[in-house]
Amino acid sequence: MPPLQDNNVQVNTGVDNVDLQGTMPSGDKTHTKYIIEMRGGDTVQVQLSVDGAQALAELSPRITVTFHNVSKVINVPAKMIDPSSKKRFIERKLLDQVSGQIHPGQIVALMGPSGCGKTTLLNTLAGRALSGVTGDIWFNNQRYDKSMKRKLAYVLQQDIFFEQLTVKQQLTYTALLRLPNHLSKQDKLAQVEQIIDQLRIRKCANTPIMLISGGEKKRVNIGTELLTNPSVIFLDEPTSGLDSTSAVALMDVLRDLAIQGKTIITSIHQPSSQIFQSFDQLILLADGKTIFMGKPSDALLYFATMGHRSPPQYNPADYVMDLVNQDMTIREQLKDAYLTNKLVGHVKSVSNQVQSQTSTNAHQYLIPEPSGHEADLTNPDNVNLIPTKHESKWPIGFLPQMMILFKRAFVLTGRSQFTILNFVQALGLAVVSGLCWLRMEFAENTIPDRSSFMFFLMTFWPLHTMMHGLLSFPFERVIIEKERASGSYRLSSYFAAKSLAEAPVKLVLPTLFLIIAYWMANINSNFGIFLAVLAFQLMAVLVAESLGLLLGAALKNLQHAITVATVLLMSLMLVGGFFVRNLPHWLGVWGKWLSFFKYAYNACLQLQFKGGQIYQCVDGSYVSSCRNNPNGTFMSHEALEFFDSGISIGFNFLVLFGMFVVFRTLAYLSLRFVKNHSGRS
Ligand SMILES: Nc1ncnc2c1ncn2[C@@H]1O[C@H](COP(=O)(O)OP(=O)(O)OP(=O)(O)O)[C@@H](O)[C@H]1O
Repeated sequence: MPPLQDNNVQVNTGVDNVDLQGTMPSGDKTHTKYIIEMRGGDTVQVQLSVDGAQALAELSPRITVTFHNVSKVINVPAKMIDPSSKKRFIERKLLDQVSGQIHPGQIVALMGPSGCGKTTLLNTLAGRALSGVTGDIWFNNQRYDKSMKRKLAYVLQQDIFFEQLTVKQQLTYTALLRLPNHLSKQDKLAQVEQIIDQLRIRKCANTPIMLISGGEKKRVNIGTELLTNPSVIFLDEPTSGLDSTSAVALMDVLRDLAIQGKTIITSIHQPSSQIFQSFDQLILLADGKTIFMGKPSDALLYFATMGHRSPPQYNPADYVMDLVNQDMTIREQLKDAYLTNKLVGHVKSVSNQVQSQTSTNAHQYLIPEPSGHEADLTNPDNVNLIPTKHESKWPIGFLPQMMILFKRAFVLTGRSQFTILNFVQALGLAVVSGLCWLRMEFAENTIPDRSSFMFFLMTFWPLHTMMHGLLSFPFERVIIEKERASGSYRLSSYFAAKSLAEAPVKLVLPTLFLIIAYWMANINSNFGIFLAVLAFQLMAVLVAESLGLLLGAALKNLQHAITVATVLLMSLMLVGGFFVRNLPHWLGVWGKWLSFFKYAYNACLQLQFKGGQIYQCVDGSYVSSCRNNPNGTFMSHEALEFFDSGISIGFNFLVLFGMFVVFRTLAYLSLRFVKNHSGRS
């Protein structure tokens, strides 16, 4: 990069048509305010360090995408197609020999009827869901490699975010996670500001995503992917659900990006004529095959050569879509015509002597397809798109990833769980419980009530937390999968961060509950015992949460997860011996080992009757030494003879801790290996 002068310097950013005009603020030699002028006349102000601007520019080499004879075949369960079929699977061709070439600075539209394979082609070109794919795909002169992920952005059709975050928070967390280590934090934040301006979302920057409009959400979705300054941008129906003004505004944003040298490929459903004409290239698909590839303005002329003339004053995009939505015969005719015309065009371009035998010159409206060896080997911008071995697969290390994800999880959990409603629930229930067990005397007849207090304590909060845990992954998973598909972070950092960030939030309310209910009920006046009961309660909460996370991660269907959780919990309570004292031996023997409620309850019972408290005898129903002396007293630990609490307090804790570790590990493994959806193309 040439040295910056005070004004109007041209900086080589590797990006066309963008002049970086710098003014160096006095006293600061490391940061420079740039006014970036776009071709359309818009200006964007950012404050990036000189090194930061260079590092960002280096992230984005110009890339030509070439694909040749790309096909995709999947095996579909035969019953899905023909219920009477005897076969297990039937082959289905989703893409059939599709070819094309897209250059930097171009916006290419993929159009066609619903189910024609637009998303499949986008996914395939973007290196996603590659099983069953044949053919060649090049990025400049290189074939797809996972490590190119960071240069390719994929904007999904659905706007998937943590909607409680504000627009700026969403972009900031993404920038901190996805921009590489050698950019300073200030530069990452400057990049966020730049994207906010570039996508014209400044006025909603501090609004939670759940409150912004559909068009703004779409721009945030695009902005999230643009933060890393990718070279190629794939968009799946970005205008769907937008009104025509928002759609045009969005296309303006895409045009700005194309002007910067990005290669843009977007599927689109029913564009207005203005948007339709603005594409540089149109690829029309039907049943996975190309039926037209050329300039949008040539599409009507091309179809007219086959006798399909658009009525005057008709939106060309509508006409084209009507045509490809016609019956099978017309679609087959269009597919065959494309095959013939592309051959004619190819032959003509190779040798002018060969004359077409077809009666039309339709081929002149088609863009010639690249031949198999036509990767962009001559592109002067060719740089190695695959990082060298010593470059990490991840933009930042495990610990920084974990810290950022920790902050995000903390903010999110805080917002969803530290609500007034949850506090009212905890405090209200604590007072009601305290009133029910109010100031129990230290007397023999309170032994069953003291036991039921512990039972309530060790079941209510664990059950409550388990249900929260159960819902956690089914909702977050789709966001995590999206973020991980773009190579944002390791699953292990996410999991560790989530576990650490959510624990304090999960533990505050049960602690508050216990502080109130325990002392109102007069359980045991020893403060050490109170702390030990609290530790067991919190341990039980963590074990239950882990079990909830495990079920939520292992079972793809939330309904199934809830059903399994209910059956499991009730069974664990029953076999734990809480309701039936004389369980059949064969059931009780293993049952008491499985029930995590049992361990926490057992330990707390022992704790409650510890400390040498003197109890008053009543009628000897529970304590044998009172039988002959109803007016006497007994030591609190004698109450335990009524219960089957054989295991020591320490051992109970160890088992609970072991269960916590096992359930958490299994939850992580399930999240890693059980996929949310069955690999839709
Ligand atoms: N994993 C899969 N199993 C079965 N069928 C699939 C799978 N993935 C894709 N398909 C089928 O492949 C065809 C192409 O799907 P694709 O999503 O690419 O279409 P599309 O053109 O993007 O459609 P739309 O415009 O409705 O989004 C559809 O008929 C779809 O049902």
